[in-house]
Amino acid sequence: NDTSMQHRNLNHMTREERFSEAMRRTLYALKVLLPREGWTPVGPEMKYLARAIKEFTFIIHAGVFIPCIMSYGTNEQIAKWFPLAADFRIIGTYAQTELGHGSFLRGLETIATYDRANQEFIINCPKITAMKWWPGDMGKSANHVLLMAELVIDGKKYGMHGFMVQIRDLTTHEPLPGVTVGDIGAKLSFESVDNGFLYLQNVRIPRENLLSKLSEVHPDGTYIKKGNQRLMYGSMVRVRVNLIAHEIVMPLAKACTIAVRYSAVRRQGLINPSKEEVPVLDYVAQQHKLLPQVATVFMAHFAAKQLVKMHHDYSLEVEKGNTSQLPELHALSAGMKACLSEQGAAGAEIVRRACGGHGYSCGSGLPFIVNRMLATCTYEGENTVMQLQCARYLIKCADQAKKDKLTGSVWYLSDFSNMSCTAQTFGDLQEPSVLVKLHERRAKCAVQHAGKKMQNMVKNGTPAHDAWNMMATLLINAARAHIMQYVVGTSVTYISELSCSASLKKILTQLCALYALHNINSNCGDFVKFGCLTSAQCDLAQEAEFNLLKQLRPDAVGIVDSFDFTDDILQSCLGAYDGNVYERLFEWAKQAPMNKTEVHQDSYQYLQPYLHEGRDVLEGRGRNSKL
Ligand SMILES: CCCCCCCCCCCC(=O)SCCNC(=O)CCNC(=O)[C@H](O)C(C)(C)COP(=O)(O)OP(=O)(O)OC[C@H]1O[C@@H](n2cnc3c(N)ncnc32)[C@H](O)[C@@H]1OP(=O)(O)O
Ligand SMILES: Cc1cc2nc3c(=O)[nH]c(=O)nc-3n(C[C@H](O)[C@H](O)[C@H](O)COP(=O)(O)OP(=O)(O)OC[C@H]3O[C@@H](n4cnc5c(N)ncnc54)[C@H](O)[C@@H]3O)c2cc1C
Repeated sequence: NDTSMQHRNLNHMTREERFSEAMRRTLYALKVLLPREGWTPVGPEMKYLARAIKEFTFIIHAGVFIPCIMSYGTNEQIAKWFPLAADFRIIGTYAQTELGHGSFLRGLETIATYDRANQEFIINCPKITAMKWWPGDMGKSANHVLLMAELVIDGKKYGMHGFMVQIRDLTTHEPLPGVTVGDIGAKLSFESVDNGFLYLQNVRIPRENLLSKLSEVHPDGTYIKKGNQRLMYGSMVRVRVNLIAHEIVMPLAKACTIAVRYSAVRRQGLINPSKEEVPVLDYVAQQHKLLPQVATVFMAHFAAKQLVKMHHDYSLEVEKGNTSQLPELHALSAGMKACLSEQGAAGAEIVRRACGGHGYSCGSGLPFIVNRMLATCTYEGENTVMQLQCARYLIKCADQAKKDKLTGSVWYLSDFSNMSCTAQTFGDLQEPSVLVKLHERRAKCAVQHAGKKMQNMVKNGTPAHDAWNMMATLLINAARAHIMQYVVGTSVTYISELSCSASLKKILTQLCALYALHNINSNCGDFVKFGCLTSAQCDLAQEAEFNLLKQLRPDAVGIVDSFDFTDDILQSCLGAYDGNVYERLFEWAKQAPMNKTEVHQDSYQYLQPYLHEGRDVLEGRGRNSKL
C-alpha cells in the first residue's frame, strides 16, 4: 500500500524511464522499506521483492554478485566486500559471458596475468570476442564486477577464476582508466535492467582481489589449489536452483491468474445453441490450454522446494569438505532449470494465446511475462547445454546401475522390478502411484535407449564424441524424461506429506495427476515405444485428463486466486480482481502516450495535403481522380 512502491504504467514509459524507476523503487524497498536488524538482500526478503515488485533492478547484484562473494571469498574478503555490497555501497555484477563465448566456459578469453614484481593481476580482453557481454546491472549501475577470467602465471594457464574488479569511480561513477563499459541496447525483455558490455585493457588489480576460497596465488606467484575446482561453477548451480521459484514458478502463476480470470469473464460463442454465450473457460479446449499450466505452477513449486532443500543440505556438506553430492546436484539443477524453463515459457505463451486479441495487448500484462520468461531458457546455462550436462550424468549412472544399487534422484535406473502398467480404467490412471511408476519406467527406458544407441555406434567404430553428438536429441529427451519423473515423484511425495484439509489435498492431488497425465498425453510416443502403456491405455490416459479438467473447472478461479497477486503486481486489465476487463482496457488505452493529443501533429503533417484534397472533392470544389 506504500505509494512509493506502486507501479506507473510500464507500457507507457520509455526504457530509460523504466530503468530509472526500477532503480528508485528497488532502492526504496531495500533501503527504506525492508531493512531490519540483521537483514541482507539475499535472504527471504528477496523472495518478497520478486513477488511484490514487477520491475526491480540489481537482480544480479543481489542474486548473483553477493552470493558469489560468499561462495568464492575467504573470510577476510567476505568481511571486506559483503557489508559494502549488502548495503549497496558498492554495486556489482557477475561478469562471465563474453561476446564470443557463453556456454563453453573453457573458451573464455579474458586473461588475468600475474605481475609478480608489483603483486598485481593485469586484466586484459585480448580481442573483441573477449569483451564481457550480457551481465545484468553492468551497463550503467555496477561500479564493481566479479570477473571470471583465465588465470595465467608465468605463461601457464590455470583455468577460470573469480576476480573483484572496480570499473567505475566511487565518486563520479565515471569508468576507470582501461575500462570501456555501457549498455548493450534494447532486448526482448528486462527493459529495466542495464545488461552491459565491458572491455578491459590492461586494468591492474591487487593480488588480494583474486577470490581465494578455492585457490590462491602467493606473492612469489606460487599457485595453491585449496578445494574442488568444480566449486568454481558453484554460483551457477545456486542460481539455477533459486531462479526456478523466482523466474519460472512465479511468472507462470501470474500468467495463469490473468488468463483464468479473463477466461471466466470473457463470453464468446455458444456451446448449446439454445442457451446464451458462454465464458470461454467452459470450452474444454480452453481448459486443456489453461489448467495443465496451472498444475505446472504447483508441481514446479513443489519440485523446486525439494531442490532448494537438496542444495541447502549439499552446501552444509561442502562446508565440511564433502563435495560428493555435487555431480548429482549439478545434473539435477541443470536439468530442472532447462526443463522447467522450457515448460514455463511455453506455458506462458499458451495461456497468453488463449486470451485472443486482448492477450496480444500489453494492457493484458501477458507479453511482459512471456518475453521475460523466454530469457530463462538462455541465461544461467542455455537449455540444450544444460540438458546435455544432465544427460552426461544419467548415462554414467546407467552404466553404474548394471553393477551397483543407485540412490538419490537416479535410483530408478537400478530398479529392475516389473514396471508394466495394469491400468484397466481411466480412474486407475489418475492414481498418483501409477503415474509415478509410469514416469520412472519411461525415464529409465529413455536413458537406456540413448546409452545403447551410443554404445552400438562406438562398437561399430564411431568415435565416442561423434556418437555423443549424433545422439544428442535422444540424450536431451532422456534428460527431459528424468526431470519429469523427478517433478512428478517429488510432487506426489510432497502432497502426501502435506498437512492440510482433505478438500485442499484433493485439489492438489487432482492437479498433480493432471500435470502427469498432460505430460503422458503430450509424449505418448515414448510411453508406447518403451512399453509403458498400450495403445488402449493411451486412450484411457486421455480420458483421465479430460475427466480431471471437468472436475477442476469449478475451482479454476479459486485456485489462481490462491496465488494472491495484487492488481498492482499483475498490471493487467484482463486479470484484475474485479473482473472489469473492458472498462480497464479502455481506460488503459486512453492513457497511452499516443492519445495525449486528439491529433498526432507529427504524422498529420504527412496526411494533411491528401485529406484536404479529399475534403475539396467531397465538398464539390475539387476534381475526383481517374482511379
Ligand atoms: C537468484 C534468483 C533470481 C535470479 C534471476 C536470474 C537473472 C539472470 C541471471 C543470468 C546470469 C548468467 O547467465 S551467468 C552466466 C551463466 N553461464 C552458464 O551457465 C555457462 C554454462 N556453461 C557451463 O556451465 C560449462 O561451460 C559446461 C558445464 C557446459 C561445460 O563446462 P566444462 O568445464 O567444459 O565441463 P565438461 O567438460 O562438460 O564437464 C566436466 C565435468 O565437470 C562437471 N561439471 C560441469 N559443470 C559443473 C557444475 N556447475 N558443477 C559441478 N560439476 C560440473 C561435469 O559434470 C563433468 O563431470 P564428469 O562427467 O567429468 O564427472
Ligand atoms: C537476459 C539475460 C541475462 C544474462 N545475464 C548474464 C549475467 O548476469 N552474467 C553473465 O555472465 N551472463 C549473462 N547472460 C548470458 C547468458 O548466460 C548466455 O547468453 C548463455 O550462457 C548462453 O551463452 P551464449 O549466449 O554465448 O550462447 P552460445 O553458447 O553461443 O549458444 C548458442 C546456441 O548454440 C547451441 N549450442 C551451444 N553449445 C552447444 C552444445 N554444447 N551442444 C549443442 N548446442 C549448443 C545452442 O542452441 C545455443 O542456444 C545473460 C543472458 C540473458 C539473455
